[in-house]
Amino acid sequence: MDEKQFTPVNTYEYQALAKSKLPKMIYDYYASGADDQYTLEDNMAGFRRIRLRPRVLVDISVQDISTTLLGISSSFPLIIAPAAMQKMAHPQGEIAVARSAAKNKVIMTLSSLSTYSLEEVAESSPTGPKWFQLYIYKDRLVTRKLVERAEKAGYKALVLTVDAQRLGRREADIHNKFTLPQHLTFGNFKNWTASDDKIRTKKSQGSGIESYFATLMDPSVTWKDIAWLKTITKLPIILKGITTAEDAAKAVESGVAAIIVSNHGARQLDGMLATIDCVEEVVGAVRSLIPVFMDSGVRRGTDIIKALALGAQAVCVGRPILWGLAVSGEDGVDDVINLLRNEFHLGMGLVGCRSVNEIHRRMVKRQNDSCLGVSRSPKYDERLSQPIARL
Ligand SMILES: Cc1cc2nc3c(=O)[nH]c(=O)nc-3n(C[C@H](O)[C@H](O)[C@H](O)COP(=O)(O)O)c2cc1C
Ligand SMILES: CCCCCCC(=O)C(=O)O
Repeated sequence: MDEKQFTPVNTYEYQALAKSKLPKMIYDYYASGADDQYTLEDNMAGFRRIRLRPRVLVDISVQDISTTLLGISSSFPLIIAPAAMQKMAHPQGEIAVARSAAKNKVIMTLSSLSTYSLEEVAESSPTGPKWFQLYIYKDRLVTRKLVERAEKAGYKALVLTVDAQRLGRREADIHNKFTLPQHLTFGNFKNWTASDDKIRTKKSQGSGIESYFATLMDPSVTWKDIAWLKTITKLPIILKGITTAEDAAKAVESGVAAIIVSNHGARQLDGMLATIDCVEEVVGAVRSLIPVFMDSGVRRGTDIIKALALGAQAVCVGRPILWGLAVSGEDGVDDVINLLRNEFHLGMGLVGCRSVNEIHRRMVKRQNDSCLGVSRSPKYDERLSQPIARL
């Protein structure tokens, strides 16, 4: 079948199509997880271990799937996760994603390692609410300046990533000697010493991002730095990468505005639990004091229902947005968001919920692998090869 006639109908098919379009080095950087990628597969398998318990004979002729997240209204409980270097997927990169997010009334989180500057992204879509993701640099002035610029440009919250003191070991990036393509730069660092050159200098030795990260980011960051960050900003701080009750309790104590339960899309510590398996523990420790969001492995609208049933207020989505971007820019991102929104809308109706508030714990049941008939999900790569074969 001609590629042009193939219209993806789910996020897995978007991934397959993106794989067929992107250069291998770039696809592998976006797709891969750390080490053996056990957690990468488990992030999705975790959702399949949880099954839905629908209630029937509920009038669902009128449904409202909208919600409010840290005071921002959202068309449904989905947030775009930060992902670095989006111009590698499409020339419009982060600007296409921001425009789509604004149009579709969902929050976009911009990575500090974006290929457009945070000001360019803010100006491209002034009506869309945005959060800004932050790493803490060894040079605190770099972090401070980014925070000041994000505030000035109108970003509504800072998402501090706390699961990347060092970058995870992604073996595909090492094999591919991953590097930012020559024609691209890091948009936020054009005039700074933290220049994009650093990602290119060690190219011959392996993954350029590993050395870039190790040179610039501070591995000594602790809870003290959250207190410091609070002194330099009035924006709400969201911690991304909390997966345990112990750290969730500390996060609440530290006065942050929200938590994202995340394992960074399995790109950091392989062998961790799937994030969906961490949500209830974290929600329990937070005791409704601050909102809990989650990411990693969300690929279906019903995954969003499962996350909400376990206590999350919304999910963040990473790779599926990149697949939409790679396939057809802003239109592709629109389509991925719409697919997830429509699946969520249908799923909510079929479990018997008229509004997001009606999704509750009794709507899901955790299954042991042994109860599922198939003990493992179909292999990740086998799923991906299906739509490719149909092209
Ligand atoms: C290509 C790529 C780049 C990413 N870049 C960042 C980043 O710059 N900052 C960050 O905090 N997380 C980053 N992440 C992690 C995502 O924000 C998110 O946690 C993860 O993608 C969620 O998992 P999912 O891709 O399965 O939805 C990145 C993820 C991917 C796939
Ligand atoms: C070149 C800088 C490293 C980008 C790291 C972004 C990230 O978090 C990822 O998972 O990749």
